[in-house]
Formats: sequence, structure tokens, C-alpha cells
Amino acid sequence: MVQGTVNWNTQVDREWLQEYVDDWVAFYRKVTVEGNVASYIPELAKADPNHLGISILGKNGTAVRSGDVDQAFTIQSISKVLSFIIACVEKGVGYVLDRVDVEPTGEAFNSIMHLEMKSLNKPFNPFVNAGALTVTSMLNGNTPEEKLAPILELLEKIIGYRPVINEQVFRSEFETSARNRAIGYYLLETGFLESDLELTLDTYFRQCSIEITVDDLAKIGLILANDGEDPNNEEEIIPRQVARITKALMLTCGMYDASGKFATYVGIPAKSGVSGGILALAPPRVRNTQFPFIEGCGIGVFGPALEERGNSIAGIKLLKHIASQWDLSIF
Ligand SMILES: NC(=O)CC[C@H](N)C(=O)O
Repeated sequence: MVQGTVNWNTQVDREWLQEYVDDWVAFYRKVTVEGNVASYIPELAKADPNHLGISILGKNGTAVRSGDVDQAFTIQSISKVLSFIIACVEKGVGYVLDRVDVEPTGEAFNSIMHLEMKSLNKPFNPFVNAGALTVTSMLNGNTPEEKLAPILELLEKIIGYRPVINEQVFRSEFETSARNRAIGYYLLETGFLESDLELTLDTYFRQCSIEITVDDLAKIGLILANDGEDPNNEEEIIPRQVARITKALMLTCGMYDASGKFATYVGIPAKSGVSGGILALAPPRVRNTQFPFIEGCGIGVFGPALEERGNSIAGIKLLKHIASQWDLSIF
């Protein structure tokens, strides 16, 4: 089903576009058997590994959706994009980047080892857990609700409704949080945390448990694709400088220690989460205008079967295929 009008300006009509994407989703759904759903958060292990869905949203409601698009899932690490944006808005970019670096780690997202192994004067980047916990600790507020309110307000502005926090997933992560607690205690000991540790962890687990859909991710992606502006009415939703830094971080650090490969073989900014979501985007293009979504698009993917790094196995392959078919790479 296509929503809105497809602003397709050349030979292929919108049914063809839909058929292509349906075929690609059906093909890559077979790849899901090669991955595994995350189980270190027990509640996430209940996901159906065969699920695969994608939503692509361009300007003026141009859209293609295919597969399990109505399946809600928790945002997990994709929330690190939002907490980083809000911290930059609240504290200023300089303040945040003085306290969290912008370098890829080459290590797993929840690695503890690299914190001590490499001479460190601040966590490597806001998209690994150490950096994300530091960013969450910077958010204004003395309760998880106060800290999360601006994130939920930003989301509401972009997706059109106030998302809920999935309490089961939150509880499940809270009760099995030894590793994130270990990272948190390390950050506490080294003086990085700006809020109480329990408040920081509680807020972080809640932000990871915000429930969204692929359509919501596509809407976020579209705003980022346009440097923080809504392309339909030119309203600034995210400050331009913050949006651009966020995209640079997504490209270099968004897919954990698979970020280099993703940049090389797919070539668009993206951020994944262990529930199987991927937030991706393609900026407006000036070349190759015969392809779809030349005015830029946001892309949301959901496929809970993960590869060994923690990214959706079928989602990555589907994005790679679409990026090559439609020449989406920014390089
Ligand atoms: N990669 C992820 O999505 C990780 C998020 C998860 N809540 C964690 O901290 O472990």
C-alpha cells in the first residue's frame, strides 16, 4: 500500500515502485533465518525473527511501505540520536562535545574494555553505551520523566503522536542491566556522569524502551535528511548544526563496529538498535535525477533478527540493495 502521492517524475509509475520494494522485502526476508533476535534483554527475545518491514518517506507525502510496517518495537539505541540532539539543544554543541568525543570505537556498543584500554579523556562517541549514558546524564531534569520530556516532545512534533514507553521492555532491561551498570559505575568513578547514576540508568533504559514504528523512523529520517527542517513547510525542527553533526555521527558510529562497512557498501547515515530497528536517510540529490526520492527521504526499517554486531541482518541487506538500485550513497 502506498500512502500519499508518489512524486515520481520519470518512467516508472508508483505501482512499479511498490512492486519492486515488495519483491525486495520478500527476498531479504529469507535472510532473517541467518540472524538471531537479541536475548540479553529477555523481553526482546519474544520478537518474531521473520519480521521485516520498511517505510520510506519523501517530500509531500511521497512514500513506499512494505512488509511488517505496523509492528511496533522499542527504539533501543536509536534513542541515542534523540538524546544527543536534545543534549545539544539544552546545553549547546560545544558543551556536549567537550564531554563526549566523536570517534568510532571499532568495539561493540556495550564494550567495557575500550574504556580503560585506550587512553581516554572522554567517552568515544554518543552512540556507544558509555557515551550515551554520559549524554543522558547531561539532560536537564531531576527525574527520568523530566529528563525524557523534551525527547518525547521532539518525537511528538515529528511523528504526530506522543509515543509510549514499553514498561515490560523497560523492566526487563532494568532487571538484567549488569553490563550497563558496570559502564555506569566506571563513568561515575572517572567523573563523567553529570547526574546521579541511578537516575541516569533509569532514564537511559526508559529512553531505549520508547515504542515506535518504521513510519515514525522514516519521519525522523526525513527531517534529518533536510538538515533539521520539515521539507514540507520549512519549519526548523532540529537546529541545522545539530542535525548535521548527528548525521556525521550516524555515518561514522551509527552501526557500531560495522559502521565502516555500512558507509562503504550502503553509504548513507543510519543508526541501528538491538530490537532490529534502523533509522536511515538519504539527503536530496543533485545527480541521477531519474531515481526515486531525489528530494531526499527518511527510511525506517524493522527486522529483529540481528547479525553478530547487533544490527538487523536482513535490514542491512535490504538497505544495501535499495541504496545501490536508487543510487542513494552520499559519496
Ligand atoms: N544496541 C542497542 O540497541 C543497545 C540498547 C540497549 N538498551 C542497551 O543498552 O544494551
